[in-house]
Amino acid sequence: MPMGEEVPAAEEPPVIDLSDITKPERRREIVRSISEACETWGFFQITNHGLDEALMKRTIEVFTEFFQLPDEEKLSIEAPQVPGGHSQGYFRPRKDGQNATEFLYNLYGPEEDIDGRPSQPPSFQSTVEAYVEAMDGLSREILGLLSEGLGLPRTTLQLYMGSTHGVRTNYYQPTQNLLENAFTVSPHSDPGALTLLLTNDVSGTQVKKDDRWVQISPVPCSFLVNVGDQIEILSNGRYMSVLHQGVPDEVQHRLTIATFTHPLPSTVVGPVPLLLDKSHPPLYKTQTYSSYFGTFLTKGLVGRSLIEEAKI
Ligand SMILES: O=C(O)CCC(=O)C(=O)O
Ligand SMILES: [Fe+2]
Repeated sequence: MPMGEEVPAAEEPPVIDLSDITKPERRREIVRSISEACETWGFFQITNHGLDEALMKRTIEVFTEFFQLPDEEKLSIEAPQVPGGHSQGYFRPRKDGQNATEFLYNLYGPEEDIDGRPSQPPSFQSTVEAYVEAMDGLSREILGLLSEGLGLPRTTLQLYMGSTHGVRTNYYQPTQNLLENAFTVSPHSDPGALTLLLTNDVSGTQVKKDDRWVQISPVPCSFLVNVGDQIEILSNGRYMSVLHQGVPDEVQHRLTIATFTHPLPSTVVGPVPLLLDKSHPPLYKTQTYSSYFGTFLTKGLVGRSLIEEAKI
């Protein structure tokens, strides 16, 4: 390209190939691409990530089978009503605009019990447990790449995280008359640290970029990764937790499985001290994750309101 000519802006977040990541030169390239994606989009897709593809397919299948069960079966694990609505179990679609899809939300980890988890189909529990265990490893790998991108030791961001993951699975019925705000997961940033989204390859995740909604085209066998509020705070604003939303397709059902990595409730989160000096003062408050998340529980997924409040 001749010098001085403008490089056209990428239309969508980049797709980053993680193959050969153990080779130092490749790893540096991957770290650079991921770091740039986190600074400009807050989102990127990863391929050749090493997760077992058969396990990914089976996980999509067991969640799809669950959502296709009769209502009474799904409602047998309906999530109890608590302020903010973020208890565990099945959430029926709501007609009032916010989060109008049906979804499942559960915590998985060494210390979590099985209350509020589906018992149907029969292979659900063993499949999803194996999936989340594998995702724990992948999320650690990605946190290592993000740490290096910030110029920090590889384990820095991991040390802030717990080993429990939230898993939120959204099921969107197809619709041709998409009313404003209906049948969507409304615009929000993710309150945790890192989100890895597996989909059934039907597009509908939209990310806000320069005041426009950009719809992401899923690449088969990939994960869509996004930076959550806690990484924006830890990176002192270098990596962005970006507004996004989910919408249905006109013809096909959409299934999206979000695996969230977040700190333990008692972990104190603020900008990583190694990133701060006289010319880089902290831009975010330091507080426990439970104090941050408590506000989330009372307000729900409302835009970027929480992270804006955490700014100094
Ligand atoms: O379903 C989607 O495309 C996005 C879902 C999402 O952002 C979430 O569950 O946090
Ligand atoms: Fe989200």
